[in-house]
Amino acid sequence: MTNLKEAFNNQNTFIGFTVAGDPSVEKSVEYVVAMANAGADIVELGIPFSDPVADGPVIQAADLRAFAAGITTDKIFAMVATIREQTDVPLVFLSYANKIFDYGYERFYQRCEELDVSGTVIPDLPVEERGELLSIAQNHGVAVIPLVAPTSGERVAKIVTGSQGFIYLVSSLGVTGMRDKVAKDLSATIAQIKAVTDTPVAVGFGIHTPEQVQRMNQIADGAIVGSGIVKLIEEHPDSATEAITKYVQEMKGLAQVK
Ligand SMILES: O=P(O)(O)OC[C@@H](O)[C@@H](O)c1c[nH]c2ccccc12
Repeated sequence: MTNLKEAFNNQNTFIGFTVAGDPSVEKSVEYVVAMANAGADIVELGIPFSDPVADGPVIQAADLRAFAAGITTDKIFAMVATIREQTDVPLVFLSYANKIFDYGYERFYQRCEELDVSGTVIPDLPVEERGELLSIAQNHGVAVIPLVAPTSGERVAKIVTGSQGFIYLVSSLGVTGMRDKVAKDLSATIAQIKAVTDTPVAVGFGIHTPEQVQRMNQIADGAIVGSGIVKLIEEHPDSATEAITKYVQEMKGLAQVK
């Protein structure tokens, strides 16, 4: 888990998301490694789900591609083992609660620990119901990354108290996907979080340009990009490595946007 905190010491902290197994296990491994090599500070790996209520069309389509190729949670862990032979980039899973529950909390977090998966983001896990999962994850040294929205209001303190790894600040309401404008003013919510914890805050939802990534690094501690990357896989399922590499380098400010 310490490696998550360290990832935020970098300049322009960038977290890249992709759906595990999209469009195949082999290609997905290649794309995660490409992100890491291009400078992503953390890679967030989505576990496909049949009913991804928080996801927009781009990620929904990626889930379907992964399912069509036969992805399962066991195959995802095997995939992570292969990734681990090629990079030690910090990894976190994005998973709906059901997938972890079905696999078994203990078995799931045991595998995460073995494969050096640093954290889990669970968008549909209410604070009131996270107790059991949280204690099992903590026993295995895996962070449960809380999600805060600009509408969390008075609940912010409760959500982020004792948080580990980082805090996922959802920039705006609705589902994942690229937007021209990201959020209204997030500064009040960020101040609320910072009043309670020094755990880094990364902003996600709708971010897809280097300017937005820089801006989020000014007002918070990092930026998360999902649909912008997944879209490249949609466009070139079997040959997205180059496009992903260039995209991540641009987001990190390591390459010029044409
Ligand atoms: O796709 P976007 O708008 O760039 O948002 C990040 C996002 O993809 C990733 O973090 C994510 C994918 N599925 C989610 C579900 C809930 C919260 C977050 C996510």
